[in-house]
Amino acid sequence: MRRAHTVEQVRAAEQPLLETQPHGALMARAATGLAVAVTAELHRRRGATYGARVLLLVGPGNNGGDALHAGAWLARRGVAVRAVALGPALHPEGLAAFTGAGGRVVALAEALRFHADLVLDGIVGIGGSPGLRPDAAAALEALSGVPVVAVDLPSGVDVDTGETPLPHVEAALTVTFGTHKVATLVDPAARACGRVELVDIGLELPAPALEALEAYDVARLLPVPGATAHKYTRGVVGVRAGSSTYPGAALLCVAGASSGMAGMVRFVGPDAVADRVRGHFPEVVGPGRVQAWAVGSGGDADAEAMLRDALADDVPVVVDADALAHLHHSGSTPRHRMVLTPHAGELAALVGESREEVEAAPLRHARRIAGHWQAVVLLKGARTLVVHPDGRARVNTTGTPWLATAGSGDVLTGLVGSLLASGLDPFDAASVGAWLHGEAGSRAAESGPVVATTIARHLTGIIGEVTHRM
Ligand SMILES: NC(=O)C1=CN([C@@H]2O[C@H](COP(=O)(O)OP(=O)(O)OC[C@H]3O[C@@H](n4cnc5c(N)ncnc54)[C@H](O)[C@@H]3O)[C@@H](O)[C@H]2O)[C@@H](O)CC1
Ligand SMILES: [K+]
Repeated sequence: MRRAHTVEQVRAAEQPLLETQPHGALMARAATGLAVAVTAELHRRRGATYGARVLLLVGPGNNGGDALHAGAWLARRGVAVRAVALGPALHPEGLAAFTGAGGRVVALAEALRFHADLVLDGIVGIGGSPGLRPDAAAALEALSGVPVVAVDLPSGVDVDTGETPLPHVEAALTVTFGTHKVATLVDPAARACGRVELVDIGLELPAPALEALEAYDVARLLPVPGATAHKYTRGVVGVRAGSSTYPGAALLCVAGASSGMAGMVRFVGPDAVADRVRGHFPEVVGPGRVQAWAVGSGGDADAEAMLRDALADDVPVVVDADALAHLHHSGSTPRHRMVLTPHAGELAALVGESREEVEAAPLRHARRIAGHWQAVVLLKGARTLVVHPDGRARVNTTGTPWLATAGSGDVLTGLVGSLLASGLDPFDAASVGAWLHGEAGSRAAESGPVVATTIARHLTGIIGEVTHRM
């Protein structure tokens, strides 16, 4: 599990270490980890460290201190290092170490003539607020085009929300300390981080503000059938999706539901659509009892009835696409244990905002809707979010931009339905589903552009690999 903590949590975790460990020990760990990551980055970009040129942008706080100590470390290993001061005074010990190792603090004009291979953003870290002060903005503007390594975080992002309401650093690599922050995992700030590397500085941390599942978490969560399993104990998932306008959505949702995680898949819909479904999936059966429903994908005018009928069963329901618009009159209650699976446009319609507004603050808006409906919300995007009404949140880090393809979401809806039927709770079903779907998309993309059918086709293989890890 990757875990992200808030600024307050990080500061609280640092406090006992600052009190008990030798002065500067924590910063030395952070700065050394940073310098090692910068060395690797220089190797990647130019094949060698010796003779490389690194420019530090140094703000007034400890984030600048990290940059200066890392600069000293690099200077001692043959890297030419310069620093531009952005603030009234720099971290005194960092500055002494830096100049002692041969580093020089220069004006911006001289820094531009230096032609740096890399810029280190040590402007602000967890002490920063959104936006950049004019001197920092001007320096970054003048240096545009030079790759940036962000120290702890790209300066200017909102650390605890992942929002980027104001100008900020765009990094190629972010070296973050102690734990992830919401901003290193959640868009739009995560996009500004580039690649993220975590340096362990020995913090003892409480329950995280946000988590990201990794393969071994998924392996642990996936229910593997026991020796005495039969198809009903493994759970039955029902699909109500597709319409005469969008019959393909029924096939794709059933394809996702046929992940193999449920013991049986039922399809309920018009005969013409049901015939096509059974033509493709002979193992799919008709109406009957289910342990979870997946409803709404391509449901068009039938979506309202699909949702109402599914909710009448008192089992968990995945509510997708056209069905989301009918939540208001559906009579849903928290007891229905719903998973809502909107994309940004659909969430925007639910909250009465523009799509851009949702994309600028996806976590905030997903939380709002999760609270309003007392349901788990899976907000689809490059970094899909899964938010529980009790405040827990996960972000998905698998996947590829190729997943942005028609019908991809229909497969996900069916897959989450099958995971619910197999016994996962809505929060786990949604986050495991998003992880598997992303991984299947990435696997499909290895052999070229992806269509929804090929995502579904890769699901069983991915599940097989993950469960064999245990
Ligand atoms: N506390 C510790 O011992 C450790 C801290 N570490 C580093 O220390 C950082 C936090 O240090 P600080 O608490 O000193 O805070 P920062 O260095 O993040 O920020 C310093 C100050 O900059 C000012 N500032 C805020 N927004 C600004 C903006 N947009 N432009 C310019 N200046 C702005 C504020 O006055 C703020 O207090 C972490 O992000 C990490 O890099 C690491 O060295 C690990 C150990
Ligand atoms: K920074």
